[in-house]
Amino acid sequence: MHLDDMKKRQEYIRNFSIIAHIDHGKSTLADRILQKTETVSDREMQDQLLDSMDLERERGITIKLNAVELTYTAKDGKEYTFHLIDTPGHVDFTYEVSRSLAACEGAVLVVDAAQGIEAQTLANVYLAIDNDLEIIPVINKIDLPAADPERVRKEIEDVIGIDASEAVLASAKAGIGIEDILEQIVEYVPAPQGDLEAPLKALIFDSVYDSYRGVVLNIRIMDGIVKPGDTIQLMSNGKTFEVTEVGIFSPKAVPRDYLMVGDVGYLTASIKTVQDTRVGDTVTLANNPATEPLAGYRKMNPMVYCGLYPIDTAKYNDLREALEKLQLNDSALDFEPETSQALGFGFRCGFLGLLHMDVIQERLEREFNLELITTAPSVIYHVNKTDGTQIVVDNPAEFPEPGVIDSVEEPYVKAQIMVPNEFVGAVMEISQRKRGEFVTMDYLDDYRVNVVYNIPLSEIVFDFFDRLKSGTKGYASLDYEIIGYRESRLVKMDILLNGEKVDALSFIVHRDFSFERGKAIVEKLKKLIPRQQFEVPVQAAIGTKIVARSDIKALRKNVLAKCYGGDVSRKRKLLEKQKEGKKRMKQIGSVEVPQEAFMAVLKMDEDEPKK
Ligand SMILES: Nc1nc2c(ncn2[C@@H]2O[C@H](COP(=O)(O)OP(=O)(O)OP(=O)(O)O)[C@@H](O)[C@H]2O)c(=O)[nH]1
Repeated sequence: MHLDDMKKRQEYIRNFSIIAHIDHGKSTLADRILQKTETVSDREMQDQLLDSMDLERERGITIKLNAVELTYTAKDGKEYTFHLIDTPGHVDFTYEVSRSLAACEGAVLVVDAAQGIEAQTLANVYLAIDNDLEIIPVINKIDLPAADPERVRKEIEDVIGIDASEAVLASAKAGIGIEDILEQIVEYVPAPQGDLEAPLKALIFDSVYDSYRGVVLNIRIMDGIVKPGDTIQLMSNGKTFEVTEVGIFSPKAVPRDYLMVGDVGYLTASIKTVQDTRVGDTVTLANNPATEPLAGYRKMNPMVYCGLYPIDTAKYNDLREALEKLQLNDSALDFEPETSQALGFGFRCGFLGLLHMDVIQERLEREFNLELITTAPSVIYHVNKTDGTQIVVDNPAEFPEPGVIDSVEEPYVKAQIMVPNEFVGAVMEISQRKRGEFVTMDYLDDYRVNVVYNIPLSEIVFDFFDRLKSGTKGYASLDYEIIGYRESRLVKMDILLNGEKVDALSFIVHRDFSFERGKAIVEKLKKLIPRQQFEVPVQAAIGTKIVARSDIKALRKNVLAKCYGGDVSRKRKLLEKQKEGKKRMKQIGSVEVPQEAFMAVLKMDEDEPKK
């Protein structure tokens, strides 16, 4: 293709993402767009095509971003090339949303016509505004009986402050309004600006490891052109590689002769080691390099830590390799080796939040066939010691003894909770109980309120969102950001089984709640840990002081005894159930402890006193 033709082509490229609160219909709309542009035939069409991971499909949430190229013939008769870049919607993945937005010029903002603006609608739209994207509002699910598009239109204008007079009224499910959305993308999303003749600059916005091709980079070309045979250089480390293939996703990988400014696609260059590439890095050409790298990404720091231990100790190296592979396209995942007296060799891993933690854990088990014991998540504490030094603790087991602690600081977040006004009381009660400090409350419109609290992150990590959802019939939406560290009266609670301290069960708790939590946890553990051949005392202690105790009685009879040898199928079921339970047991000293016990601290019953 001639340079002039390429420049012409650049004018017909549109790069955009779809942003939305969870469940407002982003994936469904993406599917409709693929269908409408005949990127996939109806026969190939499976629901939620862009969500490529099994796990994602099962959970119904979007986690990893994907990019797909579509061709759309607009009403002006011209053919446009669209790159649709998928974004995750959950609060834990804000970082990935901003990654994908950096590769676009526009964002389609989907808002549910019955629900209106929710916490992640706002969080995502602000990210898009930060990235200077053109925002195209779409009011989705107008087919629902509860839809109130005019109210939502007004809400978009009042709360976000953008013009919504032309917002498309759509139903992704029923296929209404799809063409109008595509036309608005053509009209309002600017063509990419870069310079075709400048030295290559491409942003790595994702990368995956493929056992045949090595590392596959997902890139957005900001300037210049790249083709097979070129020698590329990664600007962060200067390493060079020869390009073996470039192409686009449609949604399957389709090789191309070149990728040029404005294109979003993939590149392979026999990059063998995952550590060589970094998401956010800039790719240039070795013989004609760009002088300045692109802005890249802010590194996101993990907020929650937990221990991951293979049940089979021989799998330690497999676990390390798996974590390295996952880290390739998830730089927010952090890990380092740790040893626990109770659990042996494993890793201390850092995550952006609980969902991130769950997803990684499930991927390790499913994609890498590992069986793991996970310890309860912990935030990062700053401990000021009496000798004047400060230490950073992400593992309760390493929390110093009370005698050497001067003060402890813990991370606080500013939480925005949006709810219909009849639930404001419930939200306040839950927030207060979680040591929240009221900040403000604003009416979004006549029905809905944005309640703002400062709350310790550790309380959010516990079960804040679950409580919030159940206390508001599922109506509340939550978004939060870290606002800094504050001093709190925190203590470490140790758990002793059979008189021995189990380091993996220690946790940090506010002094005012410590007795109740101690009592609740020993009761919970008593229920979770199966009876052994001997009596096992379970104790909770602060320092050397025992604050609660409960005993697991010794096993008296064989489980099968009560079947009287009669009902065979019942007997088999019971045995299977026992076997199932066995899978996730860890022998600690002389006691067998199931996985659930390590999470017990998260699942304590509603029996804390009000502060
Ligand atoms: N009635 C109706 N339901 C819709 C419409 N669009 C999507 N849905 C339904 O809403 C639910 C959520 O849709 P998704 O497309 O998975 O939502 P999402 O925003 O991609 O959700 P995440 O992937 O979790 O971020 C699904 O059950 C859809 O079938 C619509 O226009 N009308």
